[in-house]
Formats: sequence, C-alpha cells, structure tokens
Amino acid sequence: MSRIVIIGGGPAGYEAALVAAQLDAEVTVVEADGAGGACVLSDCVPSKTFIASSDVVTAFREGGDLGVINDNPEEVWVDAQAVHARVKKLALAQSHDIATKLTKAGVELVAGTARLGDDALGHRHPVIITPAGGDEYSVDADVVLIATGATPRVLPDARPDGERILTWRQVYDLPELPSKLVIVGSGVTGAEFASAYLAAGVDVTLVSSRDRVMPHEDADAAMAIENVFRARGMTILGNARAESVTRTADGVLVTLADGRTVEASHALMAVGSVPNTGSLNLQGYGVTVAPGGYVQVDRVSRTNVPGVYAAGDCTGVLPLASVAAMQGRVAMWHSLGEAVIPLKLKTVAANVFTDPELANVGVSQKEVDSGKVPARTVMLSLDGNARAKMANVTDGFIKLFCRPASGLIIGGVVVAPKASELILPISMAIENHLTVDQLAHTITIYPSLSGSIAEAARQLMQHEFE
Ligand SMILES: Cc1cc2nc3c(=O)[nH]c(=O)nc-3n(C[C@H](O)[C@H](O)[C@H](O)COP(=O)(O)OP(=O)(O)OC[C@H]3O[C@@H](n4cnc5c(N)ncnc54)[C@H](O)[C@@H]3O)c2cc1C
Ligand SMILES: NC(=O)c1ccc[n+]([C@@H]2O[C@H](COP(=O)([O-])OP(=O)(O)OC[C@H]3O[C@@H](n4cnc5c(N)ncnc54)[C@H](O)[C@@H]3O)[C@@H](O)[C@H]2O)c1
Repeated sequence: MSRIVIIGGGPAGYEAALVAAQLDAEVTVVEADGAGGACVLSDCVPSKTFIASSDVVTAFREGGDLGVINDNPEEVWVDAQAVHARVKKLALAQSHDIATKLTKAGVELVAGTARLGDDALGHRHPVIITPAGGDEYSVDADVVLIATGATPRVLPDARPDGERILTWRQVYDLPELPSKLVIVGSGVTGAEFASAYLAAGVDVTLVSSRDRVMPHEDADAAMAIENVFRARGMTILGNARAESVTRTADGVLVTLADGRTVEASHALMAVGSVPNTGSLNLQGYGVTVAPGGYVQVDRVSRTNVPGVYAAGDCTGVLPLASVAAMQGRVAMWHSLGEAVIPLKLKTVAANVFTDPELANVGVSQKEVDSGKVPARTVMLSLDGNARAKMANVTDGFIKLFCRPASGLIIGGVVVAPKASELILPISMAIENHLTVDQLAHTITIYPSLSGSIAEAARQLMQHEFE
C-alpha cells in the first residue's frame, strides 16, 4: 500500500486525497487552518457568499425599473454583522462537509503544519508533521504532495492591521460596512470586491495600476464592466500605483506614486498573492523553486524530485480552485500508476463574479489580434435578446472565436448576469471539437440568454458565405 502525505487541505490537497484513497493508498492530509483550505475558509467561498448578499441589494434597488416599487430604495441596507456571520457559518459548514467526506473515505486529517525533513536520498520521503498543540513527528512517505496555496501579498508601506487596512481575508471581521472604501489593485479580486461593496451601498474608489480594470481579462469585457462600475458611481483611478497606505485619526490615507492622495474610512489591499512555500524546506530537499517562490511542476504535477509532487496555487500554474483540484487529482493518478491525461489549460473556463459577471474559455482576443491564433470572431450584444430585455439586462455580450476554415469553436467570452452558468456550452463545444454549424443547429430555449450563444454561432456561419 502506498503511503501518501499531502501538505495542505485546499482543493488541490483534498481532491488529491479523495483520489488516492479511492486507489487504496494510505493517505494523511496535514492542514493548518481547516479542511477546504483558504479556498473554503477565507478566499473563494466567503467572497462568493458575500457577493450573493450584495446581489440581493442590487435586485431590490433595480426593482423599480420592472414596476416593483420600493417606496424608499435608500432604506435597503446591508446588516454587515448578519452578512459576515452568514459568510463565516457557510464557510465553516463547507469545511466540515469536506472533513467528513475525507474521513469517510479513510483519509487521516491532521490539524497542524508539515514540512519536508532532511533529504534521505532514498525512495521514501520524510515529512515532519507538527500537529496543533502536539509534538512533531516524522512520517516516511512514498509520495508527498505539496498543496500549500498562497497568502495575500503585503506591500511594505501598506501593512494590513485588520482594522482599517485590510486583506480580503479580514473584511468579514468588520463590525459594519466601510463608509468609504478604497480598494488597491484591480485584478479579479479587487474587481469582485469593488462590485460587491458598490452594490452594498459603499462609496468605492478603485486604484488600478493599469489603464483599465482587470488587465488580464478580455479588453471588451473589462471595459464593459468598468463602464457599469462608473455608471453606478464608482471612482476608478487608472494608471495609479499605491505607494503607501497609512492610518489617519479616523481612517486611511492612500498615497499614489504620482503624488495623488485618497482618503477613506478603510483600505482593502488586493495586490495579488505569494505562494506558501517558504517554510517547507523545499530548497533543502532539492526541490526546484522558481522565482517568486512557486514550486516548479510539469503537466502531471511532478517536481524535479521523484515522488514529490505539487499542485494548486503554490505552483502558480493557474490560480483557480478548479485547476488546483485537477492538478491534485492528476498527481495522484500519476503517482499511483493510473493512466493520466496531462493538465490541459485550453478548456479551463474562468469567471469573474462582478455584476455583470465575466466568463471566458479558450483562446483570447489578444492571441487572435496578435496573429498567434488565426480565428474568425463575432461579438453579439445582449441588448437585442428578448429575455435580456424582460429582465432589464442592459449590459453584456457574447463573443465567439472559431477557426477560419473549419468553423471549429476555439474560444468565447460572456458578459452577463450568471455568465458562469452560460459559459458551459462554449466550453463543451471546445472540449468536443464542435463547429459553429453544430452549435447553430442546436435548438435553444426561447426566450433565453443562451439563445444568443447559438445566434452568435449563426452569425459566424453567415461569414462563411461572405
Ligand atoms: C478572494 C479570492 C476569491 C477567489 N474566488 C475563486 C473562485 O470564485 N473560483 C475559483 O476557481 N478560484 C477562486 N479563487 C482562487 C482559489 O481560491 C485558489 O485557486 C484555490 O484556493 C487554490 O487551492 P489550493 O488547494 O492550491 O490552496 P488553498 O485553498 O490556499 O489551500 C492551501 C492550504 O494549505 C495550508 N497550508 C499552507 N502551508 C501549510 C503547511 N506547511 N502545513 C499544513 N498546511 C499548510 C494553508 O493554510 C491553506 O489552508 C479565489 C481566490 C481569491 C483570493
Ligand atoms: N472568480 C475567480 O475565479 C477568482 C477570484 C479572485 C481571484 N482569482 C484568482 O486569483 C488570481 C489572482 O488575482 P488577484 O486579483 O488576487 O491578483 P492579481 O495579481 O491578478 O492582481 C493584482 C493587481 O494589483 C495590482 N497592483 C499591485 N501592486 C499595486 C499597487 N501598489 N497599486 C495598485 N495596484 C497594484 C497589479 O498590477 C494587479 O493588477 C486570478 O488570476 C485568479 O486566477 C480567481
């Protein structure tokens, strides 16, 4: 029986553990904070739960446009303590569910921390485990999986204090919503929180280091969302780098590199993450660590040391829960001798949970524009869609990319409410090598937003005859 030790119990670690247990390995997961890791306890699950509450506020505020009158929309307010309590309760419940699943599968779950021991230059790898409140001990593993995730990046002159200068993990401890919030960093994390706080009625200023928000996303989609943000009253400072964030008597002062300053009641730092790899004795053990602290892995999650694998955010491959989970599973299938398909990022769909949402999959507009990927493109606004009109959806579009000659679908972008649910047909089309003709011939529900996906495919068909 193979002895496996997994360091970190987030999606990479716990999904790996379930696969290894299914393959009859003896598995130990060592997790510092709780089953589900940061994904469940402090990052993905809490933020999406918070957003679920802010979406309700938006629905209330916009009801008037559909003839549902709230005499005083300003009276709709967010009880921060109730929302925060719900966020924490839901995260803990999810963590508990995962712990139960692991235990039922026969996985040993140790609350504590672990690191690699001294390199024994053998086939087994010593892992030093320090259980919470207990004495450290060593386990010799045939296979070790490093799945330790990442931690919010801290700027030297903007140190979070948990009161006024916050990381995204600390916001749920606030007794009330900020009266004025400045969010530093307009990547996916910054944009999601900016959208949610704005909806919740907070005066939001977003400090964006580039000329537009979400610089890594599709430019049309990011601009569409930026326009919604501005129309709803958000202040967005473009080409602005925060140099420092300091406390004032009753709030914070953000100083930008160009000398501008912003005062607010609170600052939320969303300037990226750093991998949790500093205290694992990786270098001592001979595991290659790339610049930035990421563990270097191949597409089956192997490090350079046989028997030592790594998965998830600590590898920097693509920081998504879905990818972390697949990297973890692939590591176990590979190490336990199962047939395995190396990780493919081509069909990974991602979604930004702003309002509206932004989902994408496959090739990007940037790759098409640069000539790297030859493709035909169509971008179809949702404003002609009957269902969108009924629901008063005024912002959004569907974008499809296909191969010029064959019409094979190779990518797509959706900006819409619940874009996360609308991207699946495009992902399935890419995964299953479908053409725009095949998508166009699929009969969709009328009226539906997904009807616009088939309509976009029809438009790409028409191009073939031009
Ligand atoms: C605000 C935010 C929102 C996000 N929303 C989404 C989303 O909607 N969808 C999505 O797909 N992705 C989302 N992500 C990304 C997603 O959270 C990560 O990709 C995912 O958590 C990575 O999983 P992981 O298993 O690698 O690490 P983690 O979930 O970070 O888990 C790693 C765990 O290992 C523990 N650990 C570290 N060192 C040790 C040690 N030495 N011993 C024991 N334990 C240790 C850590 O405490 C942590 O609990 C979001 C990220 C952020 C920051
Ligand atoms: N919905 C989701 O799936 C979801 C949500 C959040 C995060 N994530 C994952 O996490 C990854 C990281 O996203 P992120 O937004 O946390 O980090 P990021 O690194 O993508 O963005 C951080 C931003 O902060 C900016 N920045 C850095 N220093 C700054 C400064 N001094 N002043 C102003 N701006 C500054 C950077 O230029 C960058 O644009 C994403 O790519 C995504 O994979 C996913």
